[in-house]
Amino acid sequence: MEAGEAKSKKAGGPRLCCICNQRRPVLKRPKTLQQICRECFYEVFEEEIHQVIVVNRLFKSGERVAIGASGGKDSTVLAYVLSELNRRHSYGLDLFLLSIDEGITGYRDDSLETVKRNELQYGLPLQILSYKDLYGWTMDEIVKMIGLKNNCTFCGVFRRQALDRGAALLKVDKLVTGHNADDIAETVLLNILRGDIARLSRCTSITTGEDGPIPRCKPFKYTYEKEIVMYAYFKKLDYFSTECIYSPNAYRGFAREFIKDLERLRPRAILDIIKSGEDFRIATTTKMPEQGTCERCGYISSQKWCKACVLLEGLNRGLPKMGIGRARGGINGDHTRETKAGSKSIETKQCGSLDF
Ligand SMILES: Nc1ncnc2c1ncn2[C@@H]1O[C@H](COP(=O)(O)OP(=O)(O)OP(=O)(O)O)[C@@H](O)[C@H]1O
Repeated sequence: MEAGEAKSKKAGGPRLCCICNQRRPVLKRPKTLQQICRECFYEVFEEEIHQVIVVNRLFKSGERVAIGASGGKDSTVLAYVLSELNRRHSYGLDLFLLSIDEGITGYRDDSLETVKRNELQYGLPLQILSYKDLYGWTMDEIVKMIGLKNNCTFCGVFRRQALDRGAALLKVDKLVTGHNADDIAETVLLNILRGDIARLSRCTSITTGEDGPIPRCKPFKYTYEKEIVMYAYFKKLDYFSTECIYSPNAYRGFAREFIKDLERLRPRAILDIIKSGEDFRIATTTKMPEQGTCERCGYISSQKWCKACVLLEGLNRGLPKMGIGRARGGINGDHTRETKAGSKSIETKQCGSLDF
């Protein structure tokens, strides 16, 4: 027991925040179970993110950085905290909001309204790109054609590329996303469950895509989802909290619930799963996919055509299942360069991509 806490208990006084020993605690910190006051919570929450940014050298002064902004809690808190830290610690970054409109009526149209308000609230310029403009299809139209079963594959592949295209348009040096510690632990587990060694080896990296068009960073890699929600709640941030109407995702949902159960028993479990993923090493004899460019659109790809082009071709030819499943025959034919370790195509990849 801390000295201040002991004193206040002995004196029969109220319990005090176990960090400052001055104010009344208003919350139990999910990561450490400490009883702390609101001011100390803000301080530790923001300071931990600042340390992650500094220790991992995520940014250089003068860089232009796009924040992938969906209007949800994670990216809204990221936009808020990053602009605060940028000012407070003089990072010297030029920040932008980048939103992808997947064309999901009743979901993304509403969340984009939130991002438009965030643009004004945080004073960050906003760029919106839509699937309709980029690919000629909205997700509503895609779901009408293919149904609910594989729609997350289309959405995830298109979003990944759309974010890169938006980043290129904004001429930014980096793209940051709101993926949090729970998301990463969940992805480590899913990659283990699928035996996807290639993705397992890279899903815990805080920066990815350094060899691609634009590096992506995850400043919330060690930030717990529960703390993000608490921070947004106490700070009264304006965010959109509805789940996507097209994403049932039973398998990912199961992994998510499993992690939440573990967290209830031992909060450190999330960090330990991430650590297991980080310490995982692939044997040097394992052949990994060779990175090249798509013959059709020039986007980064380990096959003849990138996944977005294959999926799009299927949609346009009225054969939407063409790009779903293992890439054998078809457009990428035998030219597919698969890893010996069994890196699968993205047939089973679901919303909240396994590649960050
Ligand atoms: N439509 C989008 N436009 C821009 N960025 C997006 C979009 N969808 C997702 N992202 C980025 O990818 C991150 C992870 O997305 P995911 O769909 O897993 O959302 P999430 O965990 O619900 O996050 P959020 O609360 O920010 O919506 C988001 O935090 C955001 O940075």
